[in-house]
Amino acid sequence: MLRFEHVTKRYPDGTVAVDDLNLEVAEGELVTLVGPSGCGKTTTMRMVNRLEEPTEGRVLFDGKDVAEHDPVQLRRRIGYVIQQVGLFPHRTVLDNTATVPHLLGWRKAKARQRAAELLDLVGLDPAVHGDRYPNQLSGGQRQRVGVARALAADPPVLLMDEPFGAVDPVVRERLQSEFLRLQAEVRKTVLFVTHDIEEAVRLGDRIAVYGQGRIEQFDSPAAVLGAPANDYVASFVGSDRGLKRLSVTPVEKGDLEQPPVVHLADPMARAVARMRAEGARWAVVLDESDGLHGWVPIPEDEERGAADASGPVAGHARRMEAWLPLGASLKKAFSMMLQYDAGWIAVLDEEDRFLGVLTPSSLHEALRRSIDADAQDISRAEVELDSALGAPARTR
Ligand SMILES: Nc1ncnc2c1ncn2[C@@H]1O[C@H](COP(=O)(O)OP(=O)(O)OP(=O)(O)O)[C@@H](O)[C@H]1O
Repeated sequence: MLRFEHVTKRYPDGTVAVDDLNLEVAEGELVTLVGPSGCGKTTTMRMVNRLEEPTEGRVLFDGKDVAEHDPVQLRRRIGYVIQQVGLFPHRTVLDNTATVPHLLGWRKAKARQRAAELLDLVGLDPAVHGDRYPNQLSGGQRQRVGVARALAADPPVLLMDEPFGAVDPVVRERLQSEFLRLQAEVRKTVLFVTHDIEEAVRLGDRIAVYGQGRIEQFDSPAAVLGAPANDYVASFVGSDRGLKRLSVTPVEKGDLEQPPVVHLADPMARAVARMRAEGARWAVVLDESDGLHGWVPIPEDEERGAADASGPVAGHARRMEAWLPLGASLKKAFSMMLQYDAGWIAVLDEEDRFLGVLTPSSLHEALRRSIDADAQDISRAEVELDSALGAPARTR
C-alpha cells in the first residue's frame, strides 16, 4: 500500500534527514517508526502526504508515485493525526470532526451524522461532547477527536505523528488500547511515529527502528526485542527487553496449568477428596453455567481430621474476580498477579469458559517458549539463506 524506494531527503541547509530509505507497509498493516529525536521519522511521514518532497527516490501510494497525485486529492485519502491535534478552536467538536466530509462537499446532515458515528467509535458520546468546543475537552478527549477527524472520510491510510505524546501515561495507555480496538475494526494502513519503544512494541504489527536517517531493523515486535539486529537496536530497546517482551507474548492454551475444578453445588467432602487425589491444596470453583466463581482451599484443619467439610462447596468457596482472556499478554497476566496479590490467574475463552490457570512458573515457561521459538526462527532463516547461497544446509 505504501512503499519507499531509495528515498533520501536533504534539507536546503544540507541536513540529511532521511538517507536511502526502503520501507514497505502492507494494506491493513500498522507500522511504527521509532527512534530518538531528530532521526527523520517525521520527515519520512511527511513525504507520504507531500508536506515534504523527497530529494531522491520515490514514495508509492497504491502503486503510484505520490508525486503524480494531486496533493489536495492525496491528502483527502490520507488521514493525518499529529500531537498538537490542530482542532479549530471556534468550531464545535462535531464540526471539527466533519471537516473533511465538508471539504468533500457532503450534505451537511450526512457529514454530521458521519461525524457523530466516528465520535462514538472513538469513545466520545456525540450527544454529550458533540456541541462542546475543543477547550472544553481534556487532552485525551482532544486526541480522540483528532483520530475521529482523521478517519472521517474513511481514508485507506492513516499517518499518525506522536498522536498520544501530549497526555499523561495513564490516559496514553487507555488511548493506545482504544486505538488497537479501533484498528482491529477499521483495519487502516497506518504509519505511526513515536519515540517510545514501549508504544512502538505495543501497537506495531512491525516496527522500524530508526538510527540516523536510516532503518536499523524492520521486523515484528517480538523479533526486535528477542533478536536485535545490532548493538544500536539492542541499546535502543533497552536492557529490560525481556520484560518488554512480556507485552508482546500472548497467553496460549499450552501455557495453562490444570488445577482440580469443582462446582458450587458439589458436596465439599467430595471436592476435598478430589483435591487430595490430585495432590492439590486448592481447586477452581465454577458456577452452574461453568463461569468462574473463585476458588476453594482444602479446609485448614482438615489434615488433622477436625475441619468442617460439610455442605456444598458454595459454603466454603472464595471469590476470585481476576481473570484474563486467552491471547492477553503475559505482561497483563503478570500485572494482574501483582494487583490481586494472586498466585494464579484464571484464563477464559471468548465465551467466558474456564480454560486453565496461569501461575508465575507457567508464565516463566511461556516467556521461554517465545524466546526459543524466535531463536529457532532465526536459525531457520540462516539455514534458508545458506541454502539459497548454495552452502550446505546446517544440521543442528
Ligand atoms: N525544514 C527543515 N530544514 C532543515 N532541517 C530540518 C527541517 N525539518 C527537519 N530538519 C532536520 O531533519 C532531521 C530529522 O527531523 P525529523 O523531524 O524528521 O526527526 P524526528 O525523528 O521526527 O524527530 P522528533 O522525534 O524530534 O520529532 C533533524 O535533524 C531536523 O533538525
